[in-house]
Amino acid sequence: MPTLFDDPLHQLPRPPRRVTAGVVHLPNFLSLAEQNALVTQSREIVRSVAGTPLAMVRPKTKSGQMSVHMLNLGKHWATNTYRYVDAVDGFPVPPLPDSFVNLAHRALLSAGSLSNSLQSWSEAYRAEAALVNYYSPDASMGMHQDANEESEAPVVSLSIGDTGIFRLGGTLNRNKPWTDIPLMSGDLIVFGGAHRRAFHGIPSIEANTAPAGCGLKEGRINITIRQLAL
Ligand SMILES: O=C(O)CCC(=O)C(=O)O
Ligand SMILES: [Fe+2]
Repeated sequence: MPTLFDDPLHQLPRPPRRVTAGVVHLPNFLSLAEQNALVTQSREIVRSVAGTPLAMVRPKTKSGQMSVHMLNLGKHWATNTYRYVDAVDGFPVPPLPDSFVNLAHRALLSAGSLSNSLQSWSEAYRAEAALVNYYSPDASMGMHQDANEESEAPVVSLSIGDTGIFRLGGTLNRNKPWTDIPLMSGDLIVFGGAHRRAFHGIPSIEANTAPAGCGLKEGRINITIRQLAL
């Protein structure tokens, strides 16, 4: 039963919606069973690459060590050479699971019905790489652009576990104005079109909001699926 202390933000109806040009938010896109299966599958891959240069770690960047753990699938983004690579020190990057590829197509079919600029991608999209991000409840990701891909194809982004606040800014700089969208467990966001290179980040995670049965007790997993080449 709801209590006085429940946050009203989380009780508003959450219809599928076009947020702005090229950006679509589809709440509850994944069933709990699908979320659980994705977490299980990701965990298996994490185990298979543990102790190798492809292990899920908090990457070090020019501005310091990230608080988010990252696992690269399909291709690995090499932070030293700024290139997508197929292998690191002879260790091949784990392939993109078919389930991820299928989900990306399903995501674009749904998103395309709400956004003209996403519609053309439902046929043409090639899922080539995925990034699995793990946020502990105190982790965050600063405002950035996803600019490492040549392709203008949209980014398909799935959330599991604790709610994360997705902050969407403009395309010119990381400053306001921005829109904050709570991404709950099972939500899908697709960003492409005029906002493919928009600045975005995750300023915070809401601890203890992961639903029972999603596969994660605490923290948040975000899976972004991308097309790299033109
Ligand atoms: O965690 C998220 O929802 C966003 C992740 C992200 O922006 C990225 O991996 O580039
Ligand atoms: Fe990003």
